[in-house]
Amino acid sequence: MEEQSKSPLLPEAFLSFLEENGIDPSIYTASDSTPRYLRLKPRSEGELEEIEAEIKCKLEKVNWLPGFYSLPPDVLIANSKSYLDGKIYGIDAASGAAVSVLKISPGDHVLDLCAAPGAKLCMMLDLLGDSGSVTGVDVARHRLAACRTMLQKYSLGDRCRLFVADGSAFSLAPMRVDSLSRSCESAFGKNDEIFREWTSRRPWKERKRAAKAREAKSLQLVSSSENPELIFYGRHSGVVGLSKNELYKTMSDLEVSSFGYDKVLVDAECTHDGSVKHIQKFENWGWKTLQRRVLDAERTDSLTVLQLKLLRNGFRLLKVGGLLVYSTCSLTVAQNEDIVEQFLKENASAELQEIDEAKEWPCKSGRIPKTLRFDPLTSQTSGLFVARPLTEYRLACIIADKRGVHCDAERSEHRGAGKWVGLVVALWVQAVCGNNYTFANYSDALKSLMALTQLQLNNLSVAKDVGKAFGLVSGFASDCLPTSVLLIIGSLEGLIGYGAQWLVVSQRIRPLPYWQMSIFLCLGGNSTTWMNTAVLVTCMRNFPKNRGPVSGILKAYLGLGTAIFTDISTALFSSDPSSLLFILAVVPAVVCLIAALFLHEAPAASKASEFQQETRYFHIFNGMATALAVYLLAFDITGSHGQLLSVVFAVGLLILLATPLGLPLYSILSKPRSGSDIEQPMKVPLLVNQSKKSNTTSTTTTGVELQYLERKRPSIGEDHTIVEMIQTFDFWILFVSFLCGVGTGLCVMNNMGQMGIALGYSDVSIFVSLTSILGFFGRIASGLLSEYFIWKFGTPRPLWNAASQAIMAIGYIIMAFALPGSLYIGSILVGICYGVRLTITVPVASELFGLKYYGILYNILILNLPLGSFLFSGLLAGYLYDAEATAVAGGGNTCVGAHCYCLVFVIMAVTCVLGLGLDVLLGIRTRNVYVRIHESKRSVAASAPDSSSEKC
Ligand SMILES: C[S@@+](CC[C@H](N)C(=O)[O-])C[C@H]1O[C@@H](n2cnc3c(N)ncnc32)[C@H](O)[C@@H]1O
Repeated sequence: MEEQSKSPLLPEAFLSFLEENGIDPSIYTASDSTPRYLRLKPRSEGELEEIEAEIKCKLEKVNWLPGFYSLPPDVLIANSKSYLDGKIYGIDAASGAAVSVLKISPGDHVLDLCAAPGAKLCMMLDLLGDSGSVTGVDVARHRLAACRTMLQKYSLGDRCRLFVADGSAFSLAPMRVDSLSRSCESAFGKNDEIFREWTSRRPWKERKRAAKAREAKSLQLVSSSENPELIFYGRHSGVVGLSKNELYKTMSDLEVSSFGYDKVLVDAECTHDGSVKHIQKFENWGWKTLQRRVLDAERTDSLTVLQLKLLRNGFRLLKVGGLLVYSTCSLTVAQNEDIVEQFLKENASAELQEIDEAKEWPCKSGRIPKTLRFDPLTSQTSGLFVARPLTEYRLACIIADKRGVHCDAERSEHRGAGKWVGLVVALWVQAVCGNNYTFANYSDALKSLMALTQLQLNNLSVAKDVGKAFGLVSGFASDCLPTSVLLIIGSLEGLIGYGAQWLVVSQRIRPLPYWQMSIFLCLGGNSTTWMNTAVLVTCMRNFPKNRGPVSGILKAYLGLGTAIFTDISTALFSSDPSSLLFILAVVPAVVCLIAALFLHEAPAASKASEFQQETRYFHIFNGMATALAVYLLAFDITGSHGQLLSVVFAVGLLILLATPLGLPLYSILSKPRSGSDIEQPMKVPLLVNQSKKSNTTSTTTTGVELQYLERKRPSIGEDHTIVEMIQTFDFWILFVSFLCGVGTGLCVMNNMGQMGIALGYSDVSIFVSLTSILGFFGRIASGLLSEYFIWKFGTPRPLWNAASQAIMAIGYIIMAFALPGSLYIGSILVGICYGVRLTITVPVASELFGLKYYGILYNILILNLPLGSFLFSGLLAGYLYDAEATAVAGGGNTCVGAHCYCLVFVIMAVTCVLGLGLDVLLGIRTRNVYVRIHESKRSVAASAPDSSSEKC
């Protein structure tokens, strides 16, 4: 029921309290003339006349606050049909002003830290539209339950979560689609309890459990040490489909800067002395209680401590560039300006922002500039009319803008630089992973030392690739272990695997039995899966909006690695296989240990300008990598070099490898951006649809507890667990087409030594280098071009794989006929296409099946390397070559002539045509995913400050 306004006689103690705070007592006696306010539900404006007829009163538009109307204080509307139907809200205009300065726009993730009973929360949700989320937190369960009822009445809960929690300790992230929470178990999607759509209809067991829990909590308030209790979540709040672990994952301060809330309201608990209605109630409660409830210094002291804590925590959860509003319904300086002043002293990165729109508002400035005070006399704002009245005069309405100026800007610049240092060491790790493709450079030494047939030698090379089959272990570990541990494991394994081969080839030990040698080759192969996984997963997560370029540059260095090792070995050790094996064992171990120190997960770009800067940096990295590739190529095609020139070459190579470090160094040394050009964060995630979506209808509910159910199958483009992924047709298309491409490519690379001999070349190092270097260009170009074409036309990325298969087929046909120079043409085409295949498949897998369990998903696809190597190199080429070869004295066999590999090439060309068909099919099936990514990229570009200059 509404209460009639009264003009109380104020007690002496209260009058002196008002005087101390410089407050005019007449505000408490002038309330009879103070109007009431209501807000119309958006799109109800058309029904204004109807509403006026129902409440029998003309509503006056509040010109300074959209959607708000005033009405005389004595009009009763709580029983009107419009109110009961949820077309109007009772909310004071000053409260509305506090929300409006938050500038909520669609896509924002908003935190309301003292949310109950929820008048402002409802306004936030109305402003939010159909993207983003609002998280309401309140310590009082019963008040928050009322808030939930209000959400249901106004049908506003869809994007809302409500937590009973202490706002000064609350630490949960908003449910952003690109925030990555991981758990080893959930990758398999098995033992997760998954939040299903919220409903009050709970099983009997659960109701009993909830009742018990309530009984155990004799107090209605939660303590700060308790876990937040989720009492409501909407269909699109980001909760449906999550596991409990994922929901309750707290944010580190570093994560907050990117994944924190865009807007935070701290509508702090206070003495309510600014509420006329509240003060009037003391006429009934007895003025004596006013002393205890309002005037008591002790209460005020503990409140101010709480207010400061709430403000600190609200600010902590705000992302860089976000906005925070602090407001109270107290008139005292202690609870307003003093709190803000204290807070600003502690937080150099917080800055009060001018509230420009307030120039037109009926309010005064607070005691410190850029704060606002609404008081009844000035603003004519007044109390609410709902059953749970909380008349609020927002007396200090303060915006803190977490803008990254001064020290924060520098910190974020340095953090950004750290991410780029991480990328540079990742490039080095990828280059040393090239050790896995150098088998042809020392396979002859192994063959003769161990007296092997070609089939045995080929199977030894398969053993190296079988090591990659255990990449699943590293993929699984990547979801639980930090990047550094993965790198250390990889470095140790590589040291052992290649170290043993070095001992044999350098004849420091006698040749090991075949099976033992196979194990060491297997270890060497497996070591690269740890390195690859660590690097790829971390970098894809650090640069999720540049997946093509990141995959391109990483795979490009991987390709160059073979040439780097080969050329260094040629320049410094005259292609001595034992020296090559020594550096293959030691250098990767050292590089991985360095990377373990510098490569970590870091927040992804969250602003359009950061995204553009990322793209620029990738272009520069690509330029540097190209210079490196040209340098290696020049060394390869200039024939033999003297000792001095070789040493100069090696030094130049090291310098070129170190050059990318200049970019992060530059970003550290260059001046941080001024605070004035701060822009809003990007609103559009790269994969708009990677969040879970439910396809069932909503239920109107009033219950309290949660329910769990089996997670619904994600659609393509969303995060998949392993089980979910392997149940999709698209996965198998990608898997088989990948097998066709990499399997045949590996066959050529593994057999290059014998293919060269068959065609009359005694030294195949030029072909190995050509494959590697041209592969480099295939990787860089396909990463960039595929990204560009998605941005420009929404071209499905798998079509690039289709193109590579077509070219590969042509290359194999040319090699089958052994035309003059065919090995040159073949190694170039195979190099390029193998590079494209590797580079494109990495982002495709993440775009179709998500980044959440990417380590494992990637390693499942990578199973194709050993499988392809076994099928095409071990079986196909091995058998067909041995069938054509003749035995040589002392064991082994050899084959010279075009016929040795002719049939092998023909079969591989047919395989590539099959792969081509599969890739086209995948491109067609996934075109909608790429249209969405295309639209998202265009929106990001449009939101950038210099969007006039169109950039990918
Ligand atoms: C001024 S009211 C909020 C009004 C609300 N924003 C609205 O517009 O309806 C203050 C709220 O803070 C809550 N509160 C008090 N201490 C809290 C704490 N430590 N954490 C979270 N909420 C708290 C109270 O339960 C109360 O509901």
